[in-house]
Amino acid sequence: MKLTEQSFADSAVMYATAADTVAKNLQEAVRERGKAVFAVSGGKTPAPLFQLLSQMSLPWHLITVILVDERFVPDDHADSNAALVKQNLLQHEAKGATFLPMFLAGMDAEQCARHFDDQLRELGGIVDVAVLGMGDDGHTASWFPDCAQIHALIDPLNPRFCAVSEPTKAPHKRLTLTLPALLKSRLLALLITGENKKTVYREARQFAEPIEALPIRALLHQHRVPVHIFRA
Ligand SMILES: O=C(O)[C@H](O)[C@@H](O)[C@H](O)[C@H](O)COP(=O)(O)O
Repeated sequence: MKLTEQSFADSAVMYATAADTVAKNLQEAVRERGKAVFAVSGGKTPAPLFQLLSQMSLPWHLITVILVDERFVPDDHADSNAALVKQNLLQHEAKGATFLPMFLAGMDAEQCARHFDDQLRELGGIVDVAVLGMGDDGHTASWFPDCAQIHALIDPLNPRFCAVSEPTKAPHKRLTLTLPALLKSRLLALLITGENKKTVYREARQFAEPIEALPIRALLHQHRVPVHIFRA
């Protein structure tokens, strides 16, 4: 298990520490590969991190920002993760980054997933750094316990990097990276905030099974890529 974690009494300190850790790993990726792929989650938790990163002087022109997952809505929809990333991350210094959206108008969800899968392969099939959140149900990305696709989404042998997820208890059909897409990363940075999520995290970390009941387990109990948990 390649897990490290830090707990913070002050969430502002957590976000500042996470920003420094993500920035360092992105700079290392660019030094080693001449470019970096940075995958970011949506939801409410990451926005303060994005705002800090947007002000940091990184080689953004060599960094491609992608989504860990997306609701199947256009970027003018209130629930769009692409909109969240454009408004909070792709500003200031980070305006120079390349952004690849998952949702494309005129395509159905499976077509968008296949198109994005192709784009990620053209980038080398490597996500260098990913920022992940977790829901109270133990989902991360769009690996929802209640979605029909959950087994395939967290299957380390899934040949797809991007697939469709259809949660029954969360709004919108989703597009999501699969577990294999994250298993070559330099760093997976997981942000856990609030007592409910900390309780779910502790259970997911303590017991590896049943993995589909708390899909975050797919990242916490693998031994291929480092996962750093930031808790506040
Ligand atoms: O599209 C999304 O909603 C996110 O990518 C999702 O995976 C998120 O990380 C969790 O749902 C936690 O969301 P909060 O940060 O809002 O609690």
